[in-house]
Amino acid sequence: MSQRDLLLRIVAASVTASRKAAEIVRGVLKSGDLGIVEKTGKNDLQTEADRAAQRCIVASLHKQFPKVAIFGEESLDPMEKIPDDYVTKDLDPDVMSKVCPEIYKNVTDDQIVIWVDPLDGTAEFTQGLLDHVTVLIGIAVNGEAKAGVIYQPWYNYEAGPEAEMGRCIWGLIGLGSFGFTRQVPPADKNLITTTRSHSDWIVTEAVNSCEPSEIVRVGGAGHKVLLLIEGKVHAYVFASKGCKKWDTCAPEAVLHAIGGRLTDLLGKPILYHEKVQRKNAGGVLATLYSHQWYVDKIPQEIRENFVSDTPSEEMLQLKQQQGASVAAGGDSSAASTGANWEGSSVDPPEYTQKTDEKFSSKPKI
Ligand SMILES: Nc1ncnc2c1ncn2[C@@H]1O[C@H](COP(=O)(O)O)[C@@H](O)[C@H]1OP(=O)(O)O
Ligand SMILES: [Mg+2]
Ligand SMILES: [Mg+2]
Ligand SMILES: [Mg+2]
Repeated sequence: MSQRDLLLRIVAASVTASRKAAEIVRGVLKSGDLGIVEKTGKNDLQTEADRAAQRCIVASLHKQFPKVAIFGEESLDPMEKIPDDYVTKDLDPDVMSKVCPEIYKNVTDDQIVIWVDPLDGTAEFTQGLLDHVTVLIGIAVNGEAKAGVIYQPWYNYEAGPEAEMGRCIWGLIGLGSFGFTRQVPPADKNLITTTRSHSDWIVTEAVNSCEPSEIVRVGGAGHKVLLLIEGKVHAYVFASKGCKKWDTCAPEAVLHAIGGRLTDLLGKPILYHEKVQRKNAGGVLATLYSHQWYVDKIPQEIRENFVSDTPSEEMLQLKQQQGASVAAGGDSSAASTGANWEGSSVDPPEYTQKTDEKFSSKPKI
């Protein structure tokens, strides 16, 4: 198979891996032992389902695409033995039946970064809100989210034994998104979705400033973008630095592939190259329509709390005056203290990925 299908093959492998990961997380729930661990605090949990799903996805993709950088949310022991039946190597036939858009024909391994959120909506998972949970695999090319898989393992779990459990939504910009029914949201309302478990006054103020007719508080970045693409809400507004690249890469690509946008709160692009800071320090704003209307609604006193991945013109000038080089992902505090932006573009130790070391073929940050 030619190199021109590389991106399509990664998407097809990701669809298969997400399906396997969904089986695994359903199995963990059935076992009754979630193995909950607090990471940075009680609002930041990890369960055996998160760990097992990441092992499955990262090992499956790494086996098939050993030169592609893969970053997973969870810090896992890279020396750990992965069970053989966790590794899938099949390419999803539906994805492979499509023709890869011409624009990707020259894409090479070193231009691709895969962002894996093995289980998005962990807080809701531990509380039994199962339809808030998704498995996310985002594929970035040259730092831009281009393709994504959103698998919802417990879709239909309340629809009775006849209903097929779980569904896979995937998308590739230039080709479209598949696996769901697109609907237009009600024209006479302004329904806004945001977090239910990571809220504070800025989060609430930002939503209120967008004049919602109703606020839909649910878990998961993946789940909220599903609400958008199915026309159940008009916007997803999250004025927080809590989301990371693995939360937004796949949802952004799926949304963008049908004409929507996911940016930071300032309307600036979120970047996904391997050295970018993991945190979405600019917050998250996603819409299918009227994106700029929502950007303009965010008041200045809220905007001031957020920093885009793309350095602003003023910051570039400041750095030039200081005679230092600028790396995307640097933050204003690093600039003002004269710290090295390259070094400050990674997260504090709790977010560094041991997994990166084993599965990234790239030079270490
Ligand atoms: N403060 C936070 N700490 C840790 N994870 C967060 C935080 N805020 C958001 N997230 C991640 O972003 C997702 C979307 O946020 P929310 O559900 O609050 O709307 C969460 O499900 C969680 O992903 P994950 O469950 O994969 O850790
Ligand atoms: Mg988490
Ligand atoms: Mg997440
Ligand atoms: Mg997660």
